[in-house]
Amino acid sequence: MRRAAIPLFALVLALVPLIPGISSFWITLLDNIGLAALVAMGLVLLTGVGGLTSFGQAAFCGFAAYTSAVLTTQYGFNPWATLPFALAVTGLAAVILGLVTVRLSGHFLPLGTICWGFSLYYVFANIEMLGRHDGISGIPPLSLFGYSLIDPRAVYYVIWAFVIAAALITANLLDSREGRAIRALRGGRVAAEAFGINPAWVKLKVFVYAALLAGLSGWLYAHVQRAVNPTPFGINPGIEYLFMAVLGGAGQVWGAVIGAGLVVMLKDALQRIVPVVFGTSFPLETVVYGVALIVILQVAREGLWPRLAALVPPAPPPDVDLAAEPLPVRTRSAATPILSLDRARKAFGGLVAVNDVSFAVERGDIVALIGPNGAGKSTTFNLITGVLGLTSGSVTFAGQKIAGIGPQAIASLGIARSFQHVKLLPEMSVLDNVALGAHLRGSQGFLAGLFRLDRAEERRLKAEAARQIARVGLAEHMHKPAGSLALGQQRIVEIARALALDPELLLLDEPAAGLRHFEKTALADLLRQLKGEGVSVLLVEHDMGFVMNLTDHIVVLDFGTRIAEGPPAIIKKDPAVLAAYLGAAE
Ligand SMILES: Nc1ncnc2c1ncn2[C@@H]1O[C@H](COP(=O)(O)OP(=O)(O)OP(=O)(O)O)[C@@H](O)[C@H]1O
Repeated sequence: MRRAAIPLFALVLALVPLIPGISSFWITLLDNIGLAALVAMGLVLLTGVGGLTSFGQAAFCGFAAYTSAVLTTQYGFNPWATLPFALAVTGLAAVILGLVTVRLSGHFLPLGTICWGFSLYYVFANIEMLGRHDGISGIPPLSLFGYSLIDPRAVYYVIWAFVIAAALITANLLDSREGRAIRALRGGRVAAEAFGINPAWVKLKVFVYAALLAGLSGWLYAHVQRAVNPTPFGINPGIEYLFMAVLGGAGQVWGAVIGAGLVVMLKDALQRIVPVVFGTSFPLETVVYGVALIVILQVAREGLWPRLAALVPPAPPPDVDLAAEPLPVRTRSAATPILSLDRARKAFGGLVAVNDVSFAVERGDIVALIGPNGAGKSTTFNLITGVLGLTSGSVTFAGQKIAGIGPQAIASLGIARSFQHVKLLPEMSVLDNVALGAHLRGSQGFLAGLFRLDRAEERRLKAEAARQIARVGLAEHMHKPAGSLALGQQRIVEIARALALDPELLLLDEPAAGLRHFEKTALADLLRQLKGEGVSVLLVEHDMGFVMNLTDHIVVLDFGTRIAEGPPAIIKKDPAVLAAYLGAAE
């Protein structure tokens, strides 16, 4: 939803309870939708954007709800005063569970959330202080200026004020440096780390944020229902919340509201209508409910929000303020060679992929690493960038040994790379993808993103991204989703992203693959220009014409071993190279 439409949405919501004749039934339903939307919104960020599936969010509602229930009924706290405690307990639980869970990958992550989703239900149900299965009743309602919010119509305004506030700050977050880092989680660890993002840390933050939204919902729930028991905090509601996020459109903040509305209303309608129509005591509504959800998912795989959003004209592309103050640039190291490998070795079990390889890249040179398929070129890149650890030997960059310091630290020293298999976020705009490259040149974090205190820096990051996109000749595609570009162009976007890091050394893995002749010429011109600016380039490339015309120095690998190195004119004639590589190609 566009920002301008939010006040209108809020106004409509504010007027709903004033509709003549609207019954408390509908207001209660809307209250329940608002409560569920808060939890689903956390899942939009966690699952839809970050790709971390959680079935256990309902448990976080439980932490907050029980905290407030205990503090109000047993210690006489005012309900509002319990909110910080409820969120603190939820946040602490999320940090502990997050530290364990977000390390899991693939199927293990959702399985992990199911495990604690189940166990926490039984924990809540067996603690004496929490009233075991019966729970805690007699929880006081919220009150405002001495006016009790016991009526669903009164608490309705509080619930939806929280929903709108949560949607606004969540949308802010998505449109920030930290938001791009969260999106980058979907692109895999290697690409995120190559630009200085710490995936484990980002995952933990988004996990805690999603839990806090669930906690907010749980706290409100306790004071709306004025009784808590373990049932709403178990695994079944957890699955339902995930459904809401997915049905609404898992990557869309407002999709959470649509998804929550749909699921809550569908469930309620079926519970009332199916037994009357079919006159059976068998809970047929559960079956119909399941079938309805499957049908919706079949019809709208991306969720409902994108379908609704498509009905209105697309928002104009965001402005890029090219006059924004440029980001600080790196002080270039005087060290030469800028990079050297000394007997670098990588063995995968019995296979030696890189066999005691030594070579150097002089400052400001364009060096090519060539060799037949499987020669060990990409593995060498991965050793330099810290994606893989060395079996033995060393890598020195700008006079500093970099083996073992990790990909993020290596990126921060000024090594940027592109990938043999493009690793862009296809649904994110070219501009945002490239801005990710400048991640380390910004510093605004999660809170600044939530509350929009990062605008000045964001303008600078976006301006830098736009400049690099223009530099590689893709300015007209800046606002398109990266995945909509031809594969060759996507490789060029990766180069722009690498340039946004302000690198000293650029590692390009097959940059010319998929490019047309004039695009290759433009790329070669760009690389020469970078060389002129003192940027060193190491590239892997199979296009020999491109390599021979562009590079200062060539290193040839075969079966992991360096078989030759020297200037192009010499390499062209080297008998070992001709036999191993060029000969093989012929
Ligand atoms: N993670 C891994 N585990 C085991 N073997 C690997 C791994 N990565 C690469 N290899 C093997 O190491 C050797 C070198 O692979 P590498 O991808 O570095 O070659 P390359 O020169 O980049 O080839 P290409 O031009 O085909 O990309 C190959 O035999 C490959 O199968």
